[in-house]
Amino acid sequence: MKRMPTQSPADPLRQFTRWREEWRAVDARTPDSAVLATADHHGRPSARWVDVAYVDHGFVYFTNHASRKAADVAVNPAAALCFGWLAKGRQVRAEGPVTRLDEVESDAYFATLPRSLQLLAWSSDQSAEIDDRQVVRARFDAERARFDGQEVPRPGHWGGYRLTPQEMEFWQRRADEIQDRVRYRRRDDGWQVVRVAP
Ligand SMILES: Cc1cc2nc3c(=O)[nH]c(=O)nc-3n(C[C@H](O)[C@H](O)[C@H](O)COP(=O)(O)O)c2cc1C
Repeated sequence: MKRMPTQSPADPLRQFTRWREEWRAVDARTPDSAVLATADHHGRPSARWVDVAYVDHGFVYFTNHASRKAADVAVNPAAALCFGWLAKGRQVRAEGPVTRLDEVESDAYFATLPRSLQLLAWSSDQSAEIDDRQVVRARFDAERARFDGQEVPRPGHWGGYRLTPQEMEFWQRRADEIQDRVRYRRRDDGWQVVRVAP
């Protein structure tokens, strides 16, 4: 086995948190967005941005259960996330199994959303083909009227997913063009950390 790179924490989620804090010093306003790659039952890949809502023992994002990304993980419950903190010359990759959050956890997060996003979750059949944006506008207005004066409950077709990393990689641009790559692989007794050629 290769030697563990010096200065890398033993847990990649700690290293992720450290880099995310350093990124926030550059850009404190935008959410933690990452490209999520999934594949369907033929192995056909697709990728799109998502906002990573929070990070605990995995990366949690929320979406419509009828969307393409959700349909993909229903049949092929593995995915990859790629964060690009490009102004700092950094990329973080995470790969692993994806599980659906339980209803209670999805409810708790939905309750923290701005009302406009809660109403959008009710109004948009995400990834369905539509004639024009008025279709969604009209439903949005109808849902707003329906829930007037009440809390908006979470729609059953919307909820969270957690990607639990089995492998993570941290990439750092260097002035001499010999970029650093540090890879973590989950083992039964913790994480194996190796340096990888750029
Ligand atoms: C920066 C950014 C963040 C996004 N965050 C989310 C998100 O958290 N959840 C979501 O469902 N879609 C999000 N989207 C929209 C998705 O990229 C995508 O268009 C949508 O989820 C449908 O994808 P799908 O048909 O592949 O499932 C985001 C888009 C951008 C550009």
